[in-house]
Amino acid sequence: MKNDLKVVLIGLPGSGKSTFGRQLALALHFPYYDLDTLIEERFSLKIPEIFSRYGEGRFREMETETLEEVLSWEKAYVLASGGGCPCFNDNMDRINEKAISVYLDVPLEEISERLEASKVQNRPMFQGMGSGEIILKLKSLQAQRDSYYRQAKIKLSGTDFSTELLFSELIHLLKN
Ligand SMILES: Nc1ncnc2c1ncn2[C@@H]1O[C@H](COP(=O)(O)OP(=O)(O)O)[C@@H](O)[C@H]1O
Ligand SMILES: O=C(O)C1=C[C@@H](OP(=O)(O)O)[C@@H](O)[C@H](O)C1
Ligand SMILES: [Mg+2]
Repeated sequence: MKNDLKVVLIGLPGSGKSTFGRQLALALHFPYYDLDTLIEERFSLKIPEIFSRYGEGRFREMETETLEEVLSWEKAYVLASGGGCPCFNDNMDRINEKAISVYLDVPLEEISERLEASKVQNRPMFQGMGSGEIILKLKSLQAQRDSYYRQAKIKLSGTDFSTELLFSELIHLLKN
């Protein structure tokens, strides 16, 4: 395996990028990074604070700046990106130039249940929403973002993803 192989997970908020990213990194013996955590460290601010103080526009600038830096690292890793990351500032092109992008395509009903059960206050996109509003918001995000997510080099569909299945997809992709 290349010693600077980068795997970048993309998909809607709640699709499991951070959760599966950690599992995948463990299985591959690669370091794991979460783009949102790297943004929080770089700017010493929590994601909800960035949105409330400076707005989404500034957040997207910070996100692209942080993504560019991570992609410049000459090492292998697994990166869980944020749900909106590939859809702004040509980020999908940046990701595909340097990394293997993997789209986690999860049914919206499943994502909605997960978001309801987890702390939505950490997710500015869903602040103060009930289940009906969450599913509507997810549908609208999916419609806006699908054309970016579809550019991923690998797509995994379903609710639970196995590292073994991704390995075989990765090997197939690297051979061809
Ligand atoms: N395969 C799964 N099955 C059930 N719940 C999951 C699964 N993957 C993630 N979750 C839960 O869904 C929520 C969102 O997962 P997370 O990894 O934070 O998604 P993302 O980083 O894509 O926003 C978390 O509460 C997490 O525990
Ligand atoms: O979908 C989005 O626009 C966002 C998703 C979040 O990451 P997760 O996808 O990990 O929740 C985070 O980057 C920010 O709140 C914006
Ligand atoms: Mg996440």
